[in-house]
Amino acid sequence: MPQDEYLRRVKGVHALCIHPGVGHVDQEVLETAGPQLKVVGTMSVGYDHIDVAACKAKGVKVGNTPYVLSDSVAEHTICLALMVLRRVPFLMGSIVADTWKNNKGSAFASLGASLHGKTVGIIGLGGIGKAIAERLIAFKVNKVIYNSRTQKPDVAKLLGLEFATLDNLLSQCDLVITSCDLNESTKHILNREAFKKMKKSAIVVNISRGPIIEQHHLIEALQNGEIAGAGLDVMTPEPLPFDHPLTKMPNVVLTPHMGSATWETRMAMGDLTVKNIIAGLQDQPLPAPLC
Ligand SMILES: O=CC(=O)O
Repeated sequence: MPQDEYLRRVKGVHALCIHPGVGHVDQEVLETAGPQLKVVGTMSVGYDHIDVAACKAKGVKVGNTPYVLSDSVAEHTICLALMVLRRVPFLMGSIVADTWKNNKGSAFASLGASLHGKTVGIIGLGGIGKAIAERLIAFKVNKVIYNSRTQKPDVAKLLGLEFATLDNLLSQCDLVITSCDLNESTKHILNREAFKKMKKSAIVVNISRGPIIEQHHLIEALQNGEIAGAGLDVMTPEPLPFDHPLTKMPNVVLTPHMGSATWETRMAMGDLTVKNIIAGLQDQPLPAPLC
């Protein structure tokens, strides 16, 4: 929605129901809305499109949708990792392009890499990171290492995860998954220096927010063979132009920010958003408050 139309619609509302792709809240939006605004409900776990501190300062409650989406996002994370490791889009393309027959049944055609036995690093061990770790264990990975702002000894002990510094995680892992919030400390956490610390055979999967990765540096690292591949559900910008260099790389799998996009999960997110908004309008504590 163009900004002027958004501001026009926001004026005078008591509640705002938004989604990262549609709507944001900053000082301008708060001022345009007016002092009657009571609550913002975002149908997302991420809230980098909302100035929560500014909402708090104005007494506007904010709620999001954590936990109800963790399992779906974790499923999609594993899907992306497997698609990159097993080169699914590229090899599916060989059927569509009718080049499969050129392999002449070779046992060494269509090779990818296994997930089992791999060392996997998760950056950000919130609800989604934990759900990803649970699934990785079922895939018999060698070990799961995590890095996050604060250590999570309870989850780590329960699932047998190891904490590591970011450098340590990057240098050890075959698969690096980013599932952290986007904020000043995580923006571009995977940049040129980070890619240089990774194994040449490593792949990266990002299911949090595009700017977690410095995308120009990612393209450079892929082109220079500093890492082996990437699976991205989020990118910069969104929607990504169809002719962007990333769309032309055979070792990159792109999906259109669809981690939580199952019927069941989006319905649960919708319900929780409505509950947050109704509670805010009724001056009750929100079921999933950010402030
Ligand atoms: O990106 C989606 C979300 O934050 O829920």
